[in-house]
Amino acid sequence: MALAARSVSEIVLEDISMKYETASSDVLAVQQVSMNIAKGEFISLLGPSGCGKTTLLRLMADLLAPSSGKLSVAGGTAKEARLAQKYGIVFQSPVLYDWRKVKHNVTLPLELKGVSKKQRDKRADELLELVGLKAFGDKYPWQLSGGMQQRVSIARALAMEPEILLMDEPFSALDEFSRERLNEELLTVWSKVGSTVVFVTHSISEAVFLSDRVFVLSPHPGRLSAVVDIPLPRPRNKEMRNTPQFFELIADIRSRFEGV
Ligand SMILES: Nc1ncnc2c1ncn2[C@@H]1O[C@H](COP(=O)(O)OP(=O)(O)OP(=O)(O)O)[C@@H](O)[C@H]1O
Repeated sequence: MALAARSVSEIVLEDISMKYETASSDVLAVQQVSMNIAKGEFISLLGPSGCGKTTLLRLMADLLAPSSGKLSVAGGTAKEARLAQKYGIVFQSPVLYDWRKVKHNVTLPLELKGVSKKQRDKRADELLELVGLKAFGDKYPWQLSGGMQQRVSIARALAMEPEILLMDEPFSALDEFSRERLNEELLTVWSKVGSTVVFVTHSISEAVFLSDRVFVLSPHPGRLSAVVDIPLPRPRNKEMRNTPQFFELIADIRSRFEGV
């Protein structure tokens, strides 16, 4: 997304802190984080283990309430956004039901909402085509590779046409080849659905390849240490991974972790 196009805010965090209170001690997981994510933007939360990436994602999804600070989503509260089903969430491991065919995993949210079988079947075809699994609707999840299973999870997350797609290290369990291919496919899907995407990753190159902006976090406690614009043109393709600009962006972000 072009810088000038970032006009409408989708997710706004103001001085958000999150303290987990446990029996033995309190953990300040996120400290005074502010960010403003625009509608339709693709951003990554990048940082080492324990810097609060998942916590931030869960706060945005209304799965956690912040200890302090203000959070708004789509002009209202995160709870309102959740109740209005504005979120699609993809987790690190695909959470699929092995006894349901692939197409019935994808349409589960529609079934729960009472959408007719005819409409569900039509939507399953569209979504499976979108993620390149058109021929696999009648298979079961256990018959698919890990990368294909994660594509099913993405299709299911898109079933309700979410305004916001939250992705928590969705490709971290995959080999590098599959991961790079899925990165490219995700961008193709995103260009068609136009959701705002918040993508959690440990990988600098993945964050650079995918994002409009990378939010760099540092740990103990989790703080926002930099926001890096990624001016690589779109649509992005695998050749861009070999350009000097790509390497410079990676080096720039890596330098921000030195001493962290
Ligand atoms: N439910 C919890 N109770 C107590 N502490 C927690 C809880 N969840 C997370 N934490 C702590 O909060 C901090 C941030 O955790 P979080 O999972 O958000 O980080 P992360 O950046 O997503 O890490 P990773 O990359 O390893 O998934 C860590 O120190 C973690 O141990």
